[in-house]
Amino acid sequence: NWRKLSKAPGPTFAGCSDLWRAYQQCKGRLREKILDLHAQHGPIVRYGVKSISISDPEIIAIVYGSRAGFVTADSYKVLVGIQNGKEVPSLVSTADETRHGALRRSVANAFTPTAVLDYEKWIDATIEELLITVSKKKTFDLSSMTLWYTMDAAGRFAFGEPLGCLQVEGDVGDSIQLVRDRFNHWGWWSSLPQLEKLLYRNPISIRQSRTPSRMAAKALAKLKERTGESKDNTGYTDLLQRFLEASKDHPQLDTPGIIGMLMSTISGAGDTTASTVVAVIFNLMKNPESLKKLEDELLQANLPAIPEFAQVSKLPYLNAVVKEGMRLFTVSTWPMERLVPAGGVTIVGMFFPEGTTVGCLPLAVHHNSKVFGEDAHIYRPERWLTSDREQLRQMEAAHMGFSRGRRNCMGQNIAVLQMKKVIPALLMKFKLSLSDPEASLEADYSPAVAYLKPLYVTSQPKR
Ligand code: HEM
Repeated sequence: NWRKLSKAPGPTFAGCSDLWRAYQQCKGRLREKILDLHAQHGPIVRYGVKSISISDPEIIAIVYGSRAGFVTADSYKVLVGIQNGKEVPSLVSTADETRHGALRRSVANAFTPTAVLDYEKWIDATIEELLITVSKKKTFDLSSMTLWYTMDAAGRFAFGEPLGCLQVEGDVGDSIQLVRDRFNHWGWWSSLPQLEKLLYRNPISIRQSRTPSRMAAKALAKLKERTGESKDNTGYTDLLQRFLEASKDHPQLDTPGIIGMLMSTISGAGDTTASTVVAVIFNLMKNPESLKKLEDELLQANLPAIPEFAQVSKLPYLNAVVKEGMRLFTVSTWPMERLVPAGGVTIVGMFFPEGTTVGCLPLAVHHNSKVFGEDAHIYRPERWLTSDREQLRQMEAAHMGFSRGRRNCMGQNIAVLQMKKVIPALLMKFKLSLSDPEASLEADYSPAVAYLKPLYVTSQPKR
């Protein structure tokens, strides 16, 4: 492997042993190292024995596009859950493309742009609670507050009940912690899946009993309420209801299937949406002229305190600040890895044999100056408004915030709906400013999904 891939530049030790990437990931530095390697060596770099990161957008159509064959790499295996002594791959962790496709199709109707409008009332109820909670504060940690909001919203649109995080201003029943435990495990062991298997999936460990999380227990109770004898399953507009309807045609959506899918959804919705919302607001606080433009746009739109999605979905400047925020802050902490299929593949002029792990780190693609311009590294939402048609097309195609292709973010319509409602709601009601004007947006990049560190803001009511 070392010789076959030695034409791809990278640290010598990274080409000899995956301990290098494991060490960097555990320290939360792999993402930064890969960005530095791209800045030094160009679009192809090596960060592991078989692992290649490509920052040229050409990779997107080849590896993540509809062409079959590029299955998820071994780093996803460490996410496979264990239930009753058996490995049970989830939507994200299954490498079996047929199973993945069937699972996605079974619930796809619940995530369409039209379907997600049904969940808007759940988002509204949670935004209302968020605004009340924030109005009691002068200074608060925006990172935690937003995470409590996204977790409560997820509980509501998943099974019609908040987890209760905003109410207690903290984690409830370790729901957040348990999700994070899984993302930590995924991040820390992603580079050494064989060792992870030996330690956690041996005949003794695999039999250890695992109690279901409080969140899973709550979801199960809701499911039983709606399918049990006193069957009360009318009038619900949440994912659980959609999944129950879909289960009539899709046998894989049995009780564990539905609960598994709900847990995948809630896990995927919390830290991702929270850190993106905070990143967008952080950039606005750091760039007052940009904040002013957005405030003017919101004022002109004459919106209620909690705007309807239909009123904000097409606001051009809001759209631009969300896109730009997501371009400069991405949740993935290492490349989204895929295995090169039989016959190998040539990307950006270099041939990679079967079995090589190729992938792109979204942030590295987002810094590509050929696509985003010479100022790709700076915050400039206007690039989404003033670029010519062709450049805009290229920028849209290279935006990897929600990934691309068959395994792109299934909840992106929900995420966009939430972001375009909660960001205006907060900015219209409060004047938010950084408690420390010099503060930067810091995160722990060692888990699979970046977790923001506390970001203290001062808030003053506006209306
Ligand atoms: C701004 C917020 C969000 C961002 C940036 C984001 C980002 C991503 C990314 C990059 C992936 C691909 C991961 C990979 O291939 O390794 C993904 C997958 C996924 N996301 Fe999101 N996500 C967000 C919000 C949500 C929400 C709100 C939900 C649920 C309602 C959700 C559910 C999922 C699911 C289920 C997958 C797995 C899809 C599959 O493997 O087929 N995400 N997300």
